[in-house]
Amino acid sequence: MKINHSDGNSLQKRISRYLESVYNISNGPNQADYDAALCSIINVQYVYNLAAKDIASGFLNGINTKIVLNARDCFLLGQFAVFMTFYRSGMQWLEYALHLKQNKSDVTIQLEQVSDALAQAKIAHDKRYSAQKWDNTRYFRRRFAPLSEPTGTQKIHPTQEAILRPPEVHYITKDTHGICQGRVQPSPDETKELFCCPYQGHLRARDIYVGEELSPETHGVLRQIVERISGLRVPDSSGMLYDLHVLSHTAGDYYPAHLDTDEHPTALATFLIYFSEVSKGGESYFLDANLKTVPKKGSAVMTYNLYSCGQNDESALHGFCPISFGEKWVTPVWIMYEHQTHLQCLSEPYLRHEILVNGQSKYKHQNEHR
Ligand SMILES: O=C(O)CCC(=O)C(=O)O
Ligand SMILES: [Fe+2]
Repeated sequence: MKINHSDGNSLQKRISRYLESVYNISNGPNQADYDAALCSIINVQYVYNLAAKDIASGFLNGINTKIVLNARDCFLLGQFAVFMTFYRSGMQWLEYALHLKQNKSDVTIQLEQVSDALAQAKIAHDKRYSAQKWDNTRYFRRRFAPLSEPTGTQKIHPTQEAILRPPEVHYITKDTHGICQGRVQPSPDETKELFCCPYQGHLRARDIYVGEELSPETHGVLRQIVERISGLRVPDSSGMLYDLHVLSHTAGDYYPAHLDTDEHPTALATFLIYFSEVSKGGESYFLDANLKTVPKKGSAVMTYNLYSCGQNDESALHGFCPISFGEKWVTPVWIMYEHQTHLQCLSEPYLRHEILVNGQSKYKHQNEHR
């Protein structure tokens, strides 16, 4: 898909007008803005495992921001991290604030304030971790317990169910941070299940409305592209169950792992269209495939969320890594089960959909579960 940028200027003006209307910053930044910024920095630090001293010296995940933080900034970040119960990160920030005070004679904050906060952070940390090692597996097991089958699907015979139910998936062992940091890569077997499909379509930049419903013409173009590539049906804007929107995300934003079927239970597949590149971070990640996809303007990624019998496919678990620099513009298209009257509903559990690309069968999934 190609985006024609001849209308870039008017789009830019529209985006600015929209941002001004949403983020009325004439009286800002206010406390909520500061808190959101602190929260973003702590999250980015946590997921990418960054050292407080590097961020404070202006290095954020490999990018030189040229913004150097003073002792007071580090103190505020430390206090906020402790408030978020990220004690180790909080202690790092407070220790660095102390370092700036003692070694760089930074006068932006009182020494006692920093050392008191550090002592309190240490107490809170020890209290939290000294008692019994925290067992979070219970939380995750509940969070990712296999979802109940959607009503209306065929009842599976118990013995068949015992054989066919996939082995319990322990998402706790899935390393989101490792994927976001680029340490965890898909194995050759996982890679075999992925493929790219080039497609030339046209979408004019002026068609893209920001944060609003897409115009019927843009909707029509997107619909055509998605249908042509996937062989799945997207109704025209009047028949859509969910409006198409362009979403914008900025530094610090991220999306924790989720299944789209949590919110849209009959979203058979998701087609995610990227309208921008992100300077750093913001990749969509797919836990089961140990994969992250880098947003590229004019490209898209598609996953199935349901097996062909209508059951949830939990391997569709995904989210996006924190954006450490830049912006992300994206439109998710949820392809609903009820619109796919041309598809055969196969009653066999855990059978995946045949994947069609430009009308051609790419490969047929075996009835197996890794
Ligand atoms: O923007 C992304 O990479 C993921 C968005 C997403 O998962 C969603 O909108 O459901
Ligand atoms: Fe999603």
